[in-house]
Amino acid sequence: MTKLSVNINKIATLRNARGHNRPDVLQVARDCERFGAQGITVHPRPDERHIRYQDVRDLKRIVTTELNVEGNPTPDFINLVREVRPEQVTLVPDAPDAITSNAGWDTIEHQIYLLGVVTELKALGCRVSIFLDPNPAMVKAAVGTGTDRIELYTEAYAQQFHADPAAAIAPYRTAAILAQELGIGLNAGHDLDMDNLAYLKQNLPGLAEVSIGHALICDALYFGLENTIQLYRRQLL
Ligand SMILES: CC(=O)[C@@H](O)[C@H](O)COP(=O)(O)O
Ligand SMILES: NCC(=O)COP(=O)(O)O
Repeated sequence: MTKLSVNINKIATLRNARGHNRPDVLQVARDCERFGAQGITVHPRPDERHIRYQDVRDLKRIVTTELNVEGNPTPDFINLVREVRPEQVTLVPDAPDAITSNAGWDTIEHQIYLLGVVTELKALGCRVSIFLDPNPAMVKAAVGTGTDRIELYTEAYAQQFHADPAAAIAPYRTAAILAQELGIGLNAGHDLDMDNLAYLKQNLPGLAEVSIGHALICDALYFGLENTIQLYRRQLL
């Protein structure tokens, strides 16, 4: 089974536009779970432009599925994770000024650093996932970091999907099979949507979880949050 973790960053973007508490990020997280989300993902960025560190603390109290916290393991981020201890931490090498995540880790160059971070987070009881491009050398080197899972960065897949789905999925399928052979769990995310999700699921063996935010929240404007979560879940059957 592939789980759907709903990324609620964009709910916080909307809330922050007015400085009040509408929409209420915590209530939306509860409702996402009630509507079928099997996890809640957030990516607090250093400028707190959407999810704030306090949101992460509050979400940990109310999320009943799994809380997945994504981010670059800066000292502030690590301190937050030490305090909150989410079920899963996804390490993403994003620059503070990046508009959104735009690359996976170089697990060869940063292997020793990642090993230290992963070891600490696992000792806290968190499952750890490392955001990666579908590059076999990076998947192989991820083993040396001790990570539980990798999250394949799917922007390139999403971009190529409509023009040539077979070519778009090929490197991801190779990476997924390799991860399985190496005994690493597999997640995927970024720019997944209602069009490209089922094909991804069908072609990636062992896909444990997808985290989806931007497109899902956009679709919810038209279809409503409950219908949209159910529609996305159906793509994963
Ligand atoms: C790690 C990842 O892929 C991101 O997609 C992310 O969580 C989205 O972040 P933004 O909502 O800030 O674009
Ligand atoms: N890890 C990816 C994620 O949480 C959501 O990415 P997106 O759907 O907002 O592109």
